Amino acid sequence: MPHASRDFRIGVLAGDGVGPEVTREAVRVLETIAKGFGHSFTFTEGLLGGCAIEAKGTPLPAETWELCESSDALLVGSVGGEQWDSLPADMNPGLGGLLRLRRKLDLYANLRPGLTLLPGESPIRGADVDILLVREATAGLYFSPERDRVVKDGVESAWDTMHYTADEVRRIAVVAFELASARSRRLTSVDKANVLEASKLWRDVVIEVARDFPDVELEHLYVDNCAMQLVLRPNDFDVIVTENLFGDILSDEIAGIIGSLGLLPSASLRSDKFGLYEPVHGAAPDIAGRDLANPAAAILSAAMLLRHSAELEDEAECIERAVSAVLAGGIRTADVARGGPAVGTVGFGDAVVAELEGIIASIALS
Ligand SMILES: NC(=O)c1ccc[n+]([C@@H]2O[C@H](COP(=O)([O-])OP(=O)(O)OC[C@H]3O[C@@H](n4cnc5c(N)ncnc54)[C@H](O)[C@@H]3O)[C@@H](O)[C@H]2O)c1
Ligand SMILES: CC(C)[C@H](C(=O)O)[C@@H](O)C(=O)O
Ligand SMILES: [Mg+2]
Repeated sequence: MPHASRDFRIGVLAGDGVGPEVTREAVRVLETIAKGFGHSFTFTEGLLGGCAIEAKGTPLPAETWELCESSDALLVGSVGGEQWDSLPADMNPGLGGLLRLRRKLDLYANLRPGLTLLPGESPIRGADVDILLVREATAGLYFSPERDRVVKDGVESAWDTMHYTADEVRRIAVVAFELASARSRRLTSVDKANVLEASKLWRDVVIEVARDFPDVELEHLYVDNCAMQLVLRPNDFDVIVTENLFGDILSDEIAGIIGSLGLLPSASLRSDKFGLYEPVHGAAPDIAGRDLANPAAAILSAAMLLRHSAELEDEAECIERAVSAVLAGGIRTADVARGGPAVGTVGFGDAVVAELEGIIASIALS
């Protein structure tokens, strides 16, 4: 192999529900890469979310934090479940676990690439997309400096506030412009600047950053309109940059456009090489523990880990080719089987590993 071998420490936080099932397949795929290319990947498991609450009484135990700090990258499954979702913030798998981790690690740039992997099969006729959603992930409505729920004079009320500093908007805008500049040079900034002060600031800062990227064509859309335009003209979008909650919602919409949440990976990055990689989907309690979950999003997140944190672009592309080939060959989990025969989570992982071994063998021969 013409590649330099890499030693790489990967923290694995499989989490709850389908998290452990899909993460297991992603780890197998990374092991196949390590063996095939002569790299040494060390996998160390930690607890995050509901499983951590059960075992340690907190969704983000100190040991998990130490593991994060001593890893080169993190592979995460999914967190949450009905039994924990209404617990208060610091005991909540989402807020006190995953979101706290993203924030503590300053992983502000959440990349969610929605690529058509099943041509001609989108629920939206003619949709053939390569959309990169850039979600701001450490501020905005999710991390309100003011949030509360009170009963005063017999009236119950609750509030969250969307808060951004100009610097928080600027750094995510720069990431989005750089990515757009390297792709088709089209960027859509999504806000609600006709109503929200935080969105007015967002738009002003994006316009200011645009001056440094004259090669990028910038459009602004209000989030409600964007949600509709994505359905009407999905193929027109390239890079989208948006606020935390808007990005959460629009990324699930993009998953719908490409056919399943089980196909959408993500990377959460900051300015160094460290990153957290996870499928966009959640714990999917409706299918958990039944070998039904599609592990493609988790496997593609592992490819993103190799690309962004390990700087192993060729290896990342091998995984992406393997997943595409398996899907194109008609080996599908139930969510994308379109009524045809379906394999399980493990069966899909087996097929990707076999395809990947074939790809690696063909590279070795060439
Ligand atoms: N990143 C995360 O960890 C994350 C993301 C979203 C939701 N959640 C949590 O997950 C739990 C369930 O939330 P939800 O039902 O709103 O969202 P969800 O993403 O878990 O599931 C939504 C729908 O998509 C399907 N789905 C999800 N992943 C799939 C996969 N890999 N293969 C096939 N189908 C898949 C599910 O079966 C379900 O019908 C909640 O506790 C929520 O807080 C966690
Ligand atoms: C689990 C939840 C807190 C999380 C989010 O809202 O960020 C998820 O929906 C996601 O899209 O990663
Ligand atoms: Mg989400």
